[in-house]
Amino acid sequence: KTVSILGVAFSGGQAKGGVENGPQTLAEFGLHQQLRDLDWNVTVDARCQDLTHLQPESDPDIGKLKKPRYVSAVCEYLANVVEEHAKRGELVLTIGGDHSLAMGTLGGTTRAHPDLCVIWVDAHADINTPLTTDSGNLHGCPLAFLLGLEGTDLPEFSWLSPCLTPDRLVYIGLRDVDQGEKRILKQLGIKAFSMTEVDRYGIGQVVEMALDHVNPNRDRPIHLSYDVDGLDPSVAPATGTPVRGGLTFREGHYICERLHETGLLCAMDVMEVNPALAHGDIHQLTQTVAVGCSLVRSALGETLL
Ligand SMILES: N[C@@H](CCCCC(O)O)C(=O)O
Ligand SMILES: [Mn+2]
Ligand SMILES: [Mn+2]
Ligand SMILES: [Mn+2]
Repeated sequence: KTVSILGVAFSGGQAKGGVENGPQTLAEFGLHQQLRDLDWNVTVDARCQDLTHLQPESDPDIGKLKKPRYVSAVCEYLANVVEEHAKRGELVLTIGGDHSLAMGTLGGTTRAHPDLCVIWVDAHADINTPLTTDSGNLHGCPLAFLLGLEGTDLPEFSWLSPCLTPDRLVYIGLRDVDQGEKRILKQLGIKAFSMTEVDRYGIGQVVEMALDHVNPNRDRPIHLSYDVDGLDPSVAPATGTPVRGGLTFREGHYICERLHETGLLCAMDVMEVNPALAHGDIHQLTQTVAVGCSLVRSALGETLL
């Protein structure tokens, strides 16, 4: 079994510098060897490491959207690389980088696995459209583009055709959803297990219900898109948009352990690790990097016993 690791040093979907160093820090922490120790054949594809050459000379806002052409170019390139690895039957592990990259990862995996389902672990819904976004940060919008929602048919994103349907998406960990996003979730009937449901039912039940919703016969490939801010800031402090009241260390890992057990994982994204936001506290930095690596290990088969 082969896992291809794509480090994407990219921060264009949001405004805080440092998230582009996510891939480097997880690699330096020893992630690649850790996966080899779990009997994975690890290939590291460096083609996405530094895509700054894709940044256009000028990239004026489109409406409120910031750096739209840069984000689009990076995601288009990433989608092609992800598609290549996914079509070889490899598990594609993308280390970000901000969550706008999911337009690239899911853009690529859906070409290889058109019947896949998505488990999105995040404090945020990341489903703002160009019309609903307030920040203009594209890391808050990837799912709107992947679902082809109103206003996302921009010529600058013409390479990305809608590749996801609402019934194939389920959230775990939501607790900071914008008004416009709440309307979209309701209108589209998208299943979301917020932190309220996690507390009400417990993470074990939540993951079963999530799988029952998007993968009732347990026969669809699963793309796990993990924003580390889904975890509580006490667990993963070095991230750009922390929100209190998140998943515990164990809840965060249980999701990965359970998804490994399905044997259906085809891709995992680990997004929004920002080493620069450790507030100069080396413990906060290593804590966040360490949890990123351990989430991956759990999703790739590491067990407690
Ligand atoms: N919903 C906010 C925050 C998005 C956070 C993106 C990522 O960290 O999940 C926005 O649209 O700017
Ligand atoms: Mn988030
Ligand atoms: Mn709890
Ligand atoms: Mn996110």
